[in-house]
Amino acid sequence: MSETSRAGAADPFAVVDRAPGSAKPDPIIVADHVTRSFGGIRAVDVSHIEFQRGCITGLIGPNGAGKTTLFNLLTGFDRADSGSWSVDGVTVSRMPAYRMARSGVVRTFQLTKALSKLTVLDNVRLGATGQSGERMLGALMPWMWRKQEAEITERAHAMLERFKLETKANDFAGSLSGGQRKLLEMARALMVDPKVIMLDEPMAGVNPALTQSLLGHIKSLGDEGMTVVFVEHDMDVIRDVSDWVVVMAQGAVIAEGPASELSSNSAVVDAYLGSHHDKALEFDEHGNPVGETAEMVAEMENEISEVLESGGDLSDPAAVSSHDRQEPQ
Ligand SMILES: Nc1ncnc2c1ncn2[C@@H]1O[C@H](COP(=O)(O)OP(=O)(O)OP(=O)(O)O)[C@@H](O)[C@H]1O
Repeated sequence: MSETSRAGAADPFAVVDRAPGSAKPDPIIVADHVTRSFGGIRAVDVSHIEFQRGCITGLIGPNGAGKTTLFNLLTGFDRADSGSWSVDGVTVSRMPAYRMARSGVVRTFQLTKALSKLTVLDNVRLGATGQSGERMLGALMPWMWRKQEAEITERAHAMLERFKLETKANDFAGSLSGGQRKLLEMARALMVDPKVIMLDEPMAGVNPALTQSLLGHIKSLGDEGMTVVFVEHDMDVIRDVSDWVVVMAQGAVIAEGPASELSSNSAVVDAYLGSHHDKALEFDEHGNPVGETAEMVAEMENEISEVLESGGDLSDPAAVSSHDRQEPQ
């Protein structure tokens, strides 16, 4: 999305700083000072982040960078140690997941959570908001409940049509392939008619036959104006789908920008190839690398570009470079 947005309007990111935590013209989620530690590990330490409404944001970073933990916090599946965040200007920090869903923010999981002993249709129906709360009401007014049930079932069938799972409606979810379960998760998440959908590695474990279909569904969500945030390691996918990319490392946001600009971002290079810095680095008085350091930076940038161009996986620094890495002396 270089010059125009999905809806054909001017690119909302044209004026956005290529910097961590940069302000967006129309943010739907804004988070401040979000931290979460596990024992001595600071898994998330994000001072500020904004997600632009109606756009597809890719979240990347090396393994253990804190991407999944940030998803868990923002969607109410884990509790932050500190911090606050809002959706559409309404503070939602510390809401449990079901209330986050009602506030319009839903997520899918890296490892799918379909209930394998329930049918595909029932899994999707379960995604509908308010089911459990309204059951009590339903016990008092069964005719109202039945009406709601019928509506939910109708919507669930429509969702299964959309994701081409209708023929599987009465099969157990446990019989679906990995890719079909990812589709089922998306269908279920969409039952609450969310404003924001957060997808944690939607392509992981999906066979090539379904990859294009999943990609198409993600793009369609963006085209329909939904805000999509997704974690992905495959740079081909990131480049193909994302309007904007946020890079995390060691719990923090270290870079933001369009996918095309990331390979020349030194913070990103650093994050993925940190062990190069076991060497003594030399800089001139303006902070520019000189001598061997300059050569090393140029080499690293080439390596990153090569990996990006070949659609490689940047989650594993070893995949990027092996010949020039030194163990600490
Ligand atoms: N429940 C937990 N208990 C202990 N440590 C955890 C827990 N969840 C995450 N961590 C740690 O927090 C850090 C961030 O993990 P997280 O899964 O958020 O990273 P990630 O960027 O999603 O990684 P990946 O790309 O491998 O999925 C890691 O060091 C991880 O080991």
